[in-house]
Amino acid sequence: MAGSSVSDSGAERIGYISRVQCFSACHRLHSIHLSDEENKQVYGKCNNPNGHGHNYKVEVTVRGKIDRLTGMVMNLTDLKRCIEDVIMTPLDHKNLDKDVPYFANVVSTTENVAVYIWDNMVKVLPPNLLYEIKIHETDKNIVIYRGE
Ligand SMILES: Nc1nc2c(c(=O)[nH]1)N=C([C@H](O)[C@H](O)COP(=O)(O)OP(=O)(O)OP(=O)(O)O)CN2
Ligand SMILES: [Zn+2]
Repeated sequence: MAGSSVSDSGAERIGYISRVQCFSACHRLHSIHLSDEENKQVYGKCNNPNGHGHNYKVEVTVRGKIDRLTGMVMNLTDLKRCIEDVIMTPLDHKNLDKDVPYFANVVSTTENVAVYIWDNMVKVLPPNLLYEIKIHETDKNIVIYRGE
């Protein structure tokens, strides 16, 4: 029908939107729950006391209704502010193990970095919007966490 469009059908549309953010940090993989020997065995070169650094790339994805009036799941400018507060301020150019209290007794694997970001992102986003945290620790190592 002339003048109508798919979006007039009345069906609710669900969209996924993502924003990418890079940050740099150093860390050492070392668990306080393991002996020094076990740490060396489990984490190998990543247990070196001198630590090492990464340029992490984080993809934050939210899922929700595409608002009919605004055309948005949420304003990406608001998501950008949340990312600044949750990722950049606490993590960028930091030693994860020494500068971020959360990692004092939680080993700073990328899985746990993803959980840290998830747990803090849900506090600042509207309810039930956060869908996924994906972290590229290196070009080859990628971790996904969906709050499960
Ligand atoms: N399950 C996990 N395994 C490992 C993690 C992790 O966070 N979760 N992290 C590391 C290290 O931090 C390490 O820096 C990654 O090492 P590596 O795989 O050697 O890094 P590259 O992708 O750069 O490897 P190359 O194949 O040498 O290019 C280890 N494991
Ligand atoms: Zn590492």
